[in-house]
Amino acid sequence: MSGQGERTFVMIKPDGVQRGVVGSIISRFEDKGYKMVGCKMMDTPTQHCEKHYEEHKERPFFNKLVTYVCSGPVVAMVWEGTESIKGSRNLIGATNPTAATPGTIRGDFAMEMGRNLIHGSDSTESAAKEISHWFEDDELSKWTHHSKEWLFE
Ligand SMILES: Nc1ncnc2c1ncn2[C@@H]1O[C@H](COP(=O)(O)OP(=O)(O)OP(=O)(O)O)[C@@H](O)[C@H]1O
Repeated sequence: MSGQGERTFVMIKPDGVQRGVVGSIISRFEDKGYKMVGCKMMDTPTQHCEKHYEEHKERPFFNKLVTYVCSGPVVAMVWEGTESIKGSRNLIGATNPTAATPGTIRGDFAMEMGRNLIHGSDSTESAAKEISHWFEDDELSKWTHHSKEWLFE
């Protein structure tokens, strides 16, 4: 789905939970105007995480990445809004927090690639795949945003 109803998958990684910045991160998405349609904290089974990152399975950092993401609870979320996939990636900032622009989540809250706090889908295809990998349909809410008329033309 594109336009106003576009959905993206976002995950706060274990460092975000441990460091107590879950609320700060969620606020950035709410402030932007995106609507949270799914949210759950979970301990990620290793196989589930490996599947999520399968495109990186030949990369040298793959095992380290899976160990990191499985090292504690994550907060898995689905956010909806106008071009939310691209917009969320902009809010999140560059993969390497050192290169991430101040004002982005990684630019403001993180220093290292292997502790970069958050994941966001990078395309329509990956968003669809990741949402169905992490959420059942009945875990996604159909609520109406009360500011809808003030967020969308
Ligand atoms: N060279 C590296 N060393 C350590 N970890 C890395 C390295 N490159 C990537 N990673 C980790 O793998 C994740 C996935 O890499 P990818 O290139 O897909 O970046 P991304 O799309 O910005 O991040 P994510 O998929 O988590 O949103 C990164 O977020 C980071 O945690």
